[in-house]
Amino acid sequence: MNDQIPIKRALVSVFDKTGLEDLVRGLAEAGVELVSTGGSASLIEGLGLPVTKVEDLTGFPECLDGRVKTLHPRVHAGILADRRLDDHVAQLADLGVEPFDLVVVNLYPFAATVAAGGTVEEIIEKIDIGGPSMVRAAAKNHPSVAIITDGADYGRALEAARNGGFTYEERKALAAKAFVHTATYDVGVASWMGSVLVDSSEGTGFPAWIGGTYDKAAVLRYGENPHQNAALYLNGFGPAGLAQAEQLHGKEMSYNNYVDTDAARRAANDFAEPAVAIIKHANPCGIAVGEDIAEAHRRAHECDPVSAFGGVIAANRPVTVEMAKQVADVFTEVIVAPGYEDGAVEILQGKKNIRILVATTVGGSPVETRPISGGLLMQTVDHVDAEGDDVESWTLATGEPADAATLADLAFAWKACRSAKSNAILLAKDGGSVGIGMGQVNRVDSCKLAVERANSLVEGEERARGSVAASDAFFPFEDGPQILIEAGVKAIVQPGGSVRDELTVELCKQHGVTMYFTGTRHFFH
Ligand SMILES: NC(=O)c1ncn([C@@H]2O[C@H](COP(=O)(O)O)[C@@H](O)[C@H]2O)c1NC=O
Repeated sequence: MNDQIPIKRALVSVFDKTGLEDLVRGLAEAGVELVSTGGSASLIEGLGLPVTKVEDLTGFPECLDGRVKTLHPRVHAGILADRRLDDHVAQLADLGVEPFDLVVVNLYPFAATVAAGGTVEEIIEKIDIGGPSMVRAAAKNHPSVAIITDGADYGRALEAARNGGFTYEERKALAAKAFVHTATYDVGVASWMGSVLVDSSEGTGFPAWIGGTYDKAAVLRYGENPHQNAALYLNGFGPAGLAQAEQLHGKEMSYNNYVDTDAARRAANDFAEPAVAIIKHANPCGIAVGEDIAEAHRRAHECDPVSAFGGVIAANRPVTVEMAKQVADVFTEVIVAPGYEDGAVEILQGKKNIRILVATTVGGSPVETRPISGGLLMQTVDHVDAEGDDVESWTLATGEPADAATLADLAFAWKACRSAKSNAILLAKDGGSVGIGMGQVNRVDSCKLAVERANSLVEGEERARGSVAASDAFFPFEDGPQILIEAGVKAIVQPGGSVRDELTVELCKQHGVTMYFTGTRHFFH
């Protein structure tokens, strides 16, 4: 069955006139009658092409600074008549209204005006009213009309005009796309209205409604497990991040690669100095800072070379040739960095499967969400420069004030500890982790794990001895610190705040171990 509808008459009303010239020339050549609004009509006229101005069609002038142009029954009856129905066709004839076969519209740039810091008046004036009405009308009436909202589809429109029109399937697909266009637009308007124009959060910072729009970027091979299906979607609004990273080499990113790479970037980007985090299952198996990025990588890798096998590496500086050579020796799933020195990518590419990503953005949304069954949790993001993260604000709970080198290690351990899942205990020496205990359901086990990991790398080498320890939350009892002290940890930093703090403090005092309280907790679940 031929369900094409020949394109004889088109309504054109676009704010962004990119590509319009070629489109209207092509449509005119294909014998399409053009009807158009103010600026669009002027452009068409300027090309010497025949065009009917909407105001000549409606007999009503465009008015109120363009607020009313196409909002007229002569326009909307021409878009909305269902031409499968004899009655609609007869009514159009009675009313003397010609139907449209094609509607081409793009909307006022609302989001761009907000992003450019427009005034409230300017932003409100960019809320398109007539445009979405036409888009929605044409999309609803896709059995009779084709709707184009994306310049990328102009070529298809020309092809259709030359070849008997769009098919029903094509019109349906264009209609679905058009409703995404208006829905995305309205999410932008509603979000701005509810957060900037009025404070629907009533001072809490959490608006009464949140809307999100995401565009599918890829269907992934599978999800967290092979029997799960998965896809990647990109933010319609908001800052770019890992999802927009450029992949320079390697196999397709998997679901778990994305999760681990996000965790790796979060960890490495916590530091101002060159830093590398190596992640497995969203937890660090090594994290370190260094004079340069290659040194940071060496130190991070040394923490737990066994676990680093098959890990995800994030660097907060461009990867140098020296670092690339080091990484090339280890089986690595993903490496992500803000850039790569000349020659570094070529070295990394020596491994066929390593995924090499460039992600330049740091930071992101000030809030994060987590779906739960039936809803969504939203919180402000945890950040390492929270009050209490600066050593200047720490309280010496017991022991001698740490010397500069020890204090630097404590500061490193405190930041690095935040990247491990709670309960987290991180032992550090000379700006690198040496043992990490994470994800345990009690803090004693995390202490045991951190010490065991530190001391099991080389037979007889006790890396825990002389290290410093950080705990992401307070010690509820002195049993955890007891393990650390027995292992030779010389200083501990923790939030403090337990009702039994004095037991932990007393224990450290007895053993001459320095302990600082930060007053800030960094749980990570
Ligand atoms: N009010 C109306 O009747 C109306 N009809 C069409 N528009 C918009 O006017 C713009 C095109 O205007 P022009 O062709 O004058 O440059 C399009 O973005 C279209 O969405 C309108 N503008 C805003 O609502």
